[in-house]
Amino acid sequence: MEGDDGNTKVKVIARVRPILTQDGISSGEEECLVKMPLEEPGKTILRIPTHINQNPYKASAQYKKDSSGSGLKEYWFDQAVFSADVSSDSYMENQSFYRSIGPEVVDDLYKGFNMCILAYGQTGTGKTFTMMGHDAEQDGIIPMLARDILQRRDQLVLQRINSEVSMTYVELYNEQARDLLTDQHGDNKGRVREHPVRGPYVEGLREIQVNEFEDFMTALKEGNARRSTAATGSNKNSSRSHAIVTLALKQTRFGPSRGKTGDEIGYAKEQLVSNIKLVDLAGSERMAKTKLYSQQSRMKEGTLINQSLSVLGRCINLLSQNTSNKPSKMHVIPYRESVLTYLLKENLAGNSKSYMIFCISPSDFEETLHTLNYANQVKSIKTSARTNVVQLDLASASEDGAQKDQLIESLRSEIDLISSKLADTTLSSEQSYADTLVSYLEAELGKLKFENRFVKSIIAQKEDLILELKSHMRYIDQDASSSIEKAGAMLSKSHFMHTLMTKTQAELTTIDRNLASFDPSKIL
Ligand SMILES: Nc1ncnc2c1ncn2[C@@H]1O[C@H](COP(=O)(O)OP(=O)(O)OP(=O)(O)O)[C@@H](O)[C@H]1O
Repeated sequence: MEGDDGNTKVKVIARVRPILTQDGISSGEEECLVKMPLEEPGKTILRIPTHINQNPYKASAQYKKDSSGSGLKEYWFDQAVFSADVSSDSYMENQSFYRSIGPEVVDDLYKGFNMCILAYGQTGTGKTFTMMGHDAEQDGIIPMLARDILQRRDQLVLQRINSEVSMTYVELYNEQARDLLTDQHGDNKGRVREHPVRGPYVEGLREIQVNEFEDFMTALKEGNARRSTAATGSNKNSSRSHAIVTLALKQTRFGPSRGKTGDEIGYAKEQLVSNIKLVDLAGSERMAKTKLYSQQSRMKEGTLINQSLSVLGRCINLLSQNTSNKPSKMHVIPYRESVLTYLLKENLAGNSKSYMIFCISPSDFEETLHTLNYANQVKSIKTSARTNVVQLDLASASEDGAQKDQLIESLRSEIDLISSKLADTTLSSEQSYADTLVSYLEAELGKLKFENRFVKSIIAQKEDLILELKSHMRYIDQDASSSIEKAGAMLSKSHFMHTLMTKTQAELTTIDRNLASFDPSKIL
């Protein structure tokens, strides 16, 4: 069953990095061409350098916002991330940037939406820095997101939701898909196929189950080490391929059991399947800039990177014009002209909530202008994200415990029967029936494993509660003894007061008596 249908605009984010030595200019605010005022979220201002603005040939309509010749071009995006100057109030490092989008992305993924975060930009503008992070200095969006996804998985156990996370990692290099999670590349691997429901995918990729965050980081680092990189004129560690990390999430919601304690798992009610694609594109290249003329193979790479990015550009251009609801007025989108666009087809216009981060340079006017104009086009692209929920009928049909056991028993004997038959025959219908039964039993096994985790979580929760109660008791104990001490002190104080008052009373009585017997005439 599908739910929550609706059109969603692609979220467009611009991010500017600091001036670096390879930019060949001294750092300083006057050199940074990009401003993102803190008080106007989403606004990005690009200053047109004086030598271009005052040149009548170059200062064409393309560069100027209007005829006022203000020398500034203004853009509005969903978010503008200023990372050019650490001393600025609007400065954002990776972590604060992640916090501004990450929780919403994790929420949507767990609601069952397919998601995509894609980093685009000229070479050396910070796409890998943003997506993967930089050494131990700053984590990137991908590790931070994976950590949060796994944390949410653990929190949902007590709500009887079993979440399984798996990962694939592929690079598109010279228009070929290559598995980054394995060194072996067989003949049938790397081909792109189209699944009727899930859309295009790369065939034969190694998919690993992610149980712990450390598993994920190990796989990511191994994949990154296999990724094609090279030193170019603009970036000494330039990514020469497009990299796509996909995290697939399968959530199974279990009903409550009819057991006595209520701490058992009932049957699986529904399943939600979603995934998130995290894309670190290769840089948009300009041969002169990357200084690769002398390297034949690098030039070929550059041409193919350009080719896939230019198909991406064409798709985005046509999608941004497809605002009409009439199919006759819709442009045909050339997704299949490149592996990149074919794989991202759903994320560009179909069943996905997508974020595009446009990384820009603070000093390269022409390239930054090009990227910002491109980002501006993406603002009008809409996708039609929907959640995919599957009701599990077989499970709900057998709520009763005895019925359940009977069913499993009869399925087991059927499997035995079919397995023995399969030894003699290759009838495909029986084979597929057996497959169904095997997947059912696999689901049962999955359920048992989850039951184990659920009970462990309940125990852990109760242990936490016991610890909390114990520490509360200790506090009450301490509080009580200090109150007793105080009361004791009060008592001895009141005893003293009482003695004092009795004494005073006695003295007053004596004074009274003396006064009564006092005869002033006797003094005179
Ligand atoms: N926000 C930032 N803060 C500090 N340094 C940054 C930032 N963004 C990028 N850098 C630095 O800029 C350089 C280029 O960054 P990165 O490799 O991420 O660029 P890229 O866009 O992925 O390049 P390519 O397309 O060539 O792979 C690196 O040295 C990186 O550390």
